[in-house]
Amino acid sequence: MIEVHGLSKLYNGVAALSDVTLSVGKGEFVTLLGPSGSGKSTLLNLISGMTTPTSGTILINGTDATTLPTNQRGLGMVFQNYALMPHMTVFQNIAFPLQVRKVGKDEIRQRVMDVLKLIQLEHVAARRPRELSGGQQQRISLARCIVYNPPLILMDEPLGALDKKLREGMQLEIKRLHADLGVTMLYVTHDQDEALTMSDRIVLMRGGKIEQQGTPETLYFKPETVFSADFIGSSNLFPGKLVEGECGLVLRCAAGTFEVPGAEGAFPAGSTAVLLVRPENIAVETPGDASGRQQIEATLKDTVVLGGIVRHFLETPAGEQIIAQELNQPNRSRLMRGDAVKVSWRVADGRLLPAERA
Ligand SMILES: Nc1ncnc2c1ncn2[C@@H]1O[C@H](COP(=O)(O)OP(=O)(O)OP(=O)(O)O)[C@@H](O)[C@H]1O
Repeated sequence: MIEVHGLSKLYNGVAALSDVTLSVGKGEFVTLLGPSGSGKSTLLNLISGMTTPTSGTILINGTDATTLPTNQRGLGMVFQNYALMPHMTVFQNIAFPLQVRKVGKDEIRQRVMDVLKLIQLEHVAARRPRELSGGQQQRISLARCIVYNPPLILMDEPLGALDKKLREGMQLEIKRLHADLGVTMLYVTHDQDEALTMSDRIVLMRGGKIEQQGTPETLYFKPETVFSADFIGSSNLFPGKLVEGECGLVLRCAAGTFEVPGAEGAFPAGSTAVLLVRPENIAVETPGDASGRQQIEATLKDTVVLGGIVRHFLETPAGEQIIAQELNQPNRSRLMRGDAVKVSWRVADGRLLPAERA
């Protein structure tokens, strides 16, 4: 549906986007994720035609769209500010794109009522936007986009203005609409949870380039860089140097010398690297069978209960911070702040990453 090749955008000689190549398949839900200023909106605006590229090409549905005006690209757009017309009713707002396309009156009535039903807001058809909640307004702007059946929908932080609960409800609603309509979605967010919830594929951006792309599972379980590991989910990162141990390479870090999985090959002895261990893989107090585990001493600094999850914040004697996470169970042992504990993880649950580029 979208093929972007070598796309760059310079503003006053500074690259907002650098040589990005990306394809999005028909019916896919792809999310552009990244910190503020990483180029997500620039890439979306180039695809929508609201900005022109400095170099590179954009194909949409097989047609070269690089210089096509927005209204000829066959796409719909939804933004954070709902951009509804305040003097028109909900019905008139949704009907508007159909009137512009010269659709007949009876068909307009039918299609508007169909989408209102789809988003479960038939009862507000006669109201004006100011008489609706933020969540309802966002659903109407979504309805105004899907009513003319664009094969591709671009969304830029559409849920940014909503509170957490509404946002989570809308995430599921957008997902449901995507599945029901079979439309291709390109979605921008800086919220990793939103990206993990909604996407078939996440494109993680950094400094105007694609850092890594893949399914939510791939980005979470197989990050390729420290940046990816740090941006998606929370992580324990131990930087160190690889040295020869008794049975292969080990990582010498401030917190200790750790066995690492699969260090040979990609990481030669003498190189610097970072060991990633996710908090849910770190146990406070080693389970009975300690074989295959890496264990270190630490002091408990704090424990936070987040409903069904418990997070422990710990510190090693070298001053490194460690986060461990477990399920909140009634019979879990209660630890006190200041307790000296042993934390451990299965060597196989560690992931060795290249040291971060300067
Ligand atoms: N019209 C513009 N003129 C000059 N610089 C711009 C313009 N638009 C964007 N930039 C710069 O390009 C870079 C990428 O911006 P972009 O808006 O694409 O980032 P983003 O990832 O969408 O960020 P956010 O999450 O904050 O919206 C930033 O450094 C920004 O300052």
